[in-house]
Amino acid sequence: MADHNLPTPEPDSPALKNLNLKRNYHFSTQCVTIDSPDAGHKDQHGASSVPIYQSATFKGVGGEYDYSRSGNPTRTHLEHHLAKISGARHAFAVSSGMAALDVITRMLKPGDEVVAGDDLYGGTNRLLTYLKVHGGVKVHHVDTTDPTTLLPLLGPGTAMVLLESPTNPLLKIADLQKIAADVKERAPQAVIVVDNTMMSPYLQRPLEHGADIVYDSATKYLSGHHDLMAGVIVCNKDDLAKQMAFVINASGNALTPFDSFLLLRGTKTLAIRMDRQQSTAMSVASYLDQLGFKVNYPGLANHPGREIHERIANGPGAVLSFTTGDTALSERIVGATRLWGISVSFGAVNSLISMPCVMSHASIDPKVRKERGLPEDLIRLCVGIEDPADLLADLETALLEAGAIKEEDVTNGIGISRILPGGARDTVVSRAVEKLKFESNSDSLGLERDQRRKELLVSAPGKVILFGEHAVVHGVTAIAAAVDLRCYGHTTPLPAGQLRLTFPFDELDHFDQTWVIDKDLPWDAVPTSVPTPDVLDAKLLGAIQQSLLHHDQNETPARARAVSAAQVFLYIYMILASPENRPSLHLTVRSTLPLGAGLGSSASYSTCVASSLLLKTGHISVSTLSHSISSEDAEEVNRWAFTGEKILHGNPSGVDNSVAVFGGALAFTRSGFGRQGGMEKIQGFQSVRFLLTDSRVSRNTKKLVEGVALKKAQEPELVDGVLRSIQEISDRAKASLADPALSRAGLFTELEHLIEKNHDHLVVLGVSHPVLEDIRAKTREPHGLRTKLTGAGGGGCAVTLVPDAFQESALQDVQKSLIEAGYKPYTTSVGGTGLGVLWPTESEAAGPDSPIATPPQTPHSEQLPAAGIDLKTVLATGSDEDLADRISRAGKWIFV
Ligand SMILES: N[C@@H](CCSC[C@H](N)C(=O)O)C(=O)O
Repeated sequence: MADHNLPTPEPDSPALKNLNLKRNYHFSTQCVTIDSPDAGHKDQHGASSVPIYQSATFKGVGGEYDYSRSGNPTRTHLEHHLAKISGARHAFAVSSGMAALDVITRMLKPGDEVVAGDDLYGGTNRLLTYLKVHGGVKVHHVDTTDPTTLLPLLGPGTAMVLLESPTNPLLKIADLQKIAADVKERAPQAVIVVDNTMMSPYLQRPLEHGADIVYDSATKYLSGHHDLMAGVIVCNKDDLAKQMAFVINASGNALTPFDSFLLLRGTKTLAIRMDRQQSTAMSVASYLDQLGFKVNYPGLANHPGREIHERIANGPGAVLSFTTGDTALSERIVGATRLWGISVSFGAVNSLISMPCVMSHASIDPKVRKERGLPEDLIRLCVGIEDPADLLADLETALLEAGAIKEEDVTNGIGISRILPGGARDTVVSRAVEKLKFESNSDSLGLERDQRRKELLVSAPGKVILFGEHAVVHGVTAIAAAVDLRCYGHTTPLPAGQLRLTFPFDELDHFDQTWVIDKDLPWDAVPTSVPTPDVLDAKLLGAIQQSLLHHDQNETPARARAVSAAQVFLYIYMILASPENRPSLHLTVRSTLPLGAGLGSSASYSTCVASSLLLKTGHISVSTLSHSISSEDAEEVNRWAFTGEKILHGNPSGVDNSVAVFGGALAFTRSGFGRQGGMEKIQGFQSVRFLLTDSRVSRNTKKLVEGVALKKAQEPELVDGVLRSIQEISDRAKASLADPALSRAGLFTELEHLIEKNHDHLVVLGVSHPVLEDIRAKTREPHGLRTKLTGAGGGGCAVTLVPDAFQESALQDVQKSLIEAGYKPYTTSVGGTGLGVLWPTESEAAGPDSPIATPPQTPHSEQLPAAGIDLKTVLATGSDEDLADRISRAGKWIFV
């Protein structure tokens, strides 16, 4: 050892005298409690954060501080704090982790022998190689996972044993206790040094296991934010401390005041950061492990050093590494991540991904890397504090994009499988986000949860047509918007071979029927070439009607409606199912929309049926990763919802199902009338209030539509003129709503005028009804509101424009008079979300933090699954008024 007994100031870090007292607090408490090194000293202004003494020099002679290289009050606070949380007598803060090792290795002299690991940080390897080449130091690299490999090298010449555990980057574990005992027995003069950067003093304190000196790159966990470089050295032995203090002062690598301040601040959150990072690292490691990757992480049950690690450390940490079997594939994975930053280093709050062989360990000769078993395809993950689901999702997306894994049957909650070299696939595991939830629950709940995973809840809105109803059937543009009344479809698995449909409410006669799939359904009628949604197969529809539903003309209207709705369900099921894939399921449907009132209840129902069955038969899927339903899948739902509409209404335009699927507000034009069909989103409706009034007079949409068609055939000139005028109304409404130059008052005047005009045309088409005229009159006088029928007319609903300036009290008066007349008014917002899927639907245990109260009103709103919500019971019970609210608590909604 070199002689450091040269003139020098006292060590910057005074020995921590009352160590035992300090250690009475738990670690996280110690982290935030920064005491003065001098127990009696108080900051002159009572600063609660240690001030930055940004001063190179200090006045006077013989005082505690003279020059910041030798000592600085901010650094002294830091070093005192570091000693405390490390359970050490001395601590030193220097300019980097490598500076710390440099200080330590300056104790070596030519001829000394160092025993170090064969898997170790590249920078450490570089410094040791330098000392070997230029300092005459002999360095031995051994496999430190096996303490016996050190034994032959321990002797009188051994000056230092340098260990990492876990090692960087292969996360190998060295039995620090055992090795320290061996060194003390065989080479008592040797200094046992441990690089504790991976663990930080929170998870591991090697001084307690016999180490003489422990150092950390404080750039990592101790500071936690990658905003400074620092190294920390701790030890208990006064003589070692003295030597290191000399080197630090003599070479001038002590930490600056500002970085000392930052590091002191970072240490306050060490425990809480590490807890979060470690917990997510465990999920990430398990996820990769289950996919079949070779994962290095001491938290995994299959890690060979796990038992030793658990004995010497308090947790596995937040760094892991894995191999893919293919360097190019690893490069693609690293390059495909978005949330994981490609960077060296670890320990910061943000997650990083790297390939050690070309980054942190690039300084090790490739030949040496190979000899020491450092795989070129190794990926190192350093987990941060981001939301675990986002991190997993990002990693999964990268694995998918890179071609490391493959999507499997997402619909049944299965997920993904690893693609093995040669294209073979490994075990299929659940997708990342679902998996994360699974891991956070106990095994005893596994079965029940597995059942819940197969649940599905979908929801679609009704609509209000503002302009263009009936005319839309004949190619005129209709302006329609989603309302905030919705239909809900809840699917649960059934024992094999059964199919069940339930409408648990009066308006559909509490319909509840179960079919034995292979026996009761008329499979013979399913055409061999599967019909597209655009073409109704009359034979199949007839077979369903005749053989199963026993449609009785004398049935109540509620029963008849239910039977028609059941036809939609069976028709779509039988076409989408295949002989190999006939899912056993139970669909329960509940609607808060008044049925047969022109508010699109049948389209929202058809949308729920179509989306449930398309999902359950695997024709479409929902991405929990991108939290989206693809536009192609939404179009597919729309096509099958239109099929449902056709079964229920004969010749629908398609506007209702389009709004039910896409939500918002649309200008919809049917194709095939010499005009280009299509949908155009319109902005603006959300800010306009409407009053919807259900006349409670039910009517038959199909008959009303047929009636207009008949009138058109009989009086073509009259009807064509009306249709042309309605087209102008829709065009003007669309333009006005999108016109930023139009004043708000101007917009209302225009809409009021168009409402009047459109209603008059509907009267000419013969689809109004005395009750609708009565509602118009009641809203017009004395309130001056403008109302038109909406939907098919002949009863059903009226829609009233409520200008901004209209007083709330006056609106209540209007509603009161309508209720007194036997009508049912609803104030509504329009233009909200379209088809929504609650996915995945597994319920989780109740937690005080469950953000369960926000209803799914905004597109892409996200809520965590809520506690123990029995969706079946929610759908079957309770009032319409609070159904939406109760259902909104059931989980995370993904909207089109
Ligand atoms: N270019 C640097 C690389 C630093 S790696 C930092 C860290 N210890 C890690 O393991 O990522 C160098 O050559 O030192």
